[in-house]
Amino acid sequence: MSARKKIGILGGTFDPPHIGHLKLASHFAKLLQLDELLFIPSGEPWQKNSGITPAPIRLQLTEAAGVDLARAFLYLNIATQIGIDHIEIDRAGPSYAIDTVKALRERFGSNASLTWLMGADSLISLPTWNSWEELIKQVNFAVASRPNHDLDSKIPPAVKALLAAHQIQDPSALENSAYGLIYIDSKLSINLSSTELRNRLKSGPQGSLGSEQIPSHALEIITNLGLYQ
Ligand SMILES: Nc1ncnc2c1ncn2[C@@H]1O[C@H](COP(=O)(O)OP(=O)(O)OP(=O)(O)O)[C@@H](O)[C@H]1O
Ligand SMILES: O=C(O)c1ccc[n+]([C@@H]2O[C@H](COP(=O)([O-])O)[C@@H](O)[C@H]2O)c1
Repeated sequence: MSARKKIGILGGTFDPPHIGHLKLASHFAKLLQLDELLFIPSGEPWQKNSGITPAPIRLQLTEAAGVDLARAFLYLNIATQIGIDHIEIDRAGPSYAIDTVKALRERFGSNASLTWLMGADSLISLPTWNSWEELIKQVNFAVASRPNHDLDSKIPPAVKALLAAHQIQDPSALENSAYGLIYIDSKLSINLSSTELRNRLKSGPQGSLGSEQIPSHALEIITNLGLYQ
């Protein structure tokens, strides 16, 4: 067993959290044998349009989704601990990942393997993030394929250069590295997004969505509060 603690970080707007997020989380929890997986709802997702659901409600939805994921982990025999972290909600101002990863590095220490989990769309837009080139000095990245975000055709030159220096093919390398490695995984193809689900909740009857799209505890809150109507 490796002595290095393995922490996965899944940052997102989670407006709302959906099954794509949970499948991404389970896939990497299992593949990377994570000790802990932190969901970090963005406090002020500065790149999203206005009209985002207030952060305390997105936090509540993410906590509910965490309950569903914990149940799935129990069933699937995945030993990863799940945490929902409000670090970005507690911090004033735009939510920059660089501030978050620096704080997590302080919390977990220099030896911990910290891996930021993301979908292909996030890797494609990485050069738009604040101080993006500093991130790889704090964390690894594990990137999952996503429909309509083809890396071969959409990856910008700056990310290509980053991959040339940091990409590895064997995911087990991440557990021996505190930061600095990028693993791209092409096994997932989950055609779900928060945008599409918000649109469906707005235009159609809520009954048309089920636990195949939105984790059931989160869906219950959406229904009870009448969100996205
Ligand atoms: N279906 C999916 N497949 C792979 N990764 C995903 C999927 N959905 C979300 N992710 C990843 O999860 C992280 C958080 O995503 P986010 O909360 O923005 O959800 P989203 O569905 O992309 O939302 P929106 O439609 O509002 O942009 C991002 O890194 C994103 O790439
Ligand atoms: O650091 C940044 O400037 C930055 C810019 C865009 C997105 N992010 C982070 O990336 C994660 C996914 O973002 P999003 O917008 O796809 O929900 C979430 O944790 C955001 O805080 C971070």
